[in-house]
Amino acid sequence: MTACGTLTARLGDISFLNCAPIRWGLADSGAVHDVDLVSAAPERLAARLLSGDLDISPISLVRYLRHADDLYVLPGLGISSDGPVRSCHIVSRDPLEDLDGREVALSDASRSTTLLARMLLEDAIGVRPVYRTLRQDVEGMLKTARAAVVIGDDALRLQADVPRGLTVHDTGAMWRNWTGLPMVFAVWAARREFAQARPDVVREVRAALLDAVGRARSHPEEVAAAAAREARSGRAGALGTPVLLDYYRALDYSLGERQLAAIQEFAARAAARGEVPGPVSARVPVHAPALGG
Ligand SMILES: C=C(O[C@@H]1C=C(C(=O)O)C=C[C@H]1O)C(=O)O
Repeated sequence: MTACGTLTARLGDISFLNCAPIRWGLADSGAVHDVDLVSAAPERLAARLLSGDLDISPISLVRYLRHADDLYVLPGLGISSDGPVRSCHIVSRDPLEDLDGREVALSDASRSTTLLARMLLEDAIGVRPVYRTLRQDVEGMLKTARAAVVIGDDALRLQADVPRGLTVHDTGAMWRNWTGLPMVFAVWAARREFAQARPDVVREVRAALLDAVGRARSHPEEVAAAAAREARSGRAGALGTPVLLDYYRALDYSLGERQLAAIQEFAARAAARGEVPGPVSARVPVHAPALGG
């Protein structure tokens, strides 16, 4: 990044391992010193972005679709998987077909995966569970519920070491089997006001993020090793380099035609359920307009 030193932006950073490659890339280029990086769980970041407390941040797809009028999506950046994602799951004690009328706990940390899981259970599997939103804590959630929808490091750890009596259903894989499409869990967005007032900053930050993704892609071993160190120092438990290498092979930070088509499909299904406002076409970033100025 060239000029960001004088153009500081408050940039959100998902404090999960899913964004460790971005952190690694921003540190590798030095761009991390040009932004005010705020690390937090996705829902906290979304609240801060929408309240004007952050300028640019990753935001769950569902939150974006609900607030598209106030946001500008940074072209070419997202968090998706074309098949298994490894960190967004329905963790169940029972076969999913048996969850009709039973309690399914939804993590309060997620908006995209929880809605995706409800679509999958109701429309793909054909069951009508009773949902309860709870703080993300798998053990606690499964005290009363038969299944739990969880994301992030907790979910990644679960699939790396599945506890006895539980089955992990990867929602990225389920969505892909159902629709043939990748699942876009999150995008990067700027507040529209900010993007209009400071298109130069948004362009610089976008370039820095794309550069960070590219750097991380060229150094998979180093990124996975750095993330493994992060995992040991955080709540993520023992996630080693091989697991994380696999994880970052599954995660895709691009936002191309295929991902945009996937957003369109997810948004249409979400709108049909009344979960996001229509018309969907106005909310989906179908093209990648360059910011003026
Ligand atoms: C892949 C992930 O993507 C995400 C899933 C989100 C959601 O379900 O709402 C939100 C932001 C991302 O962190 C993950 O959290 O594991």
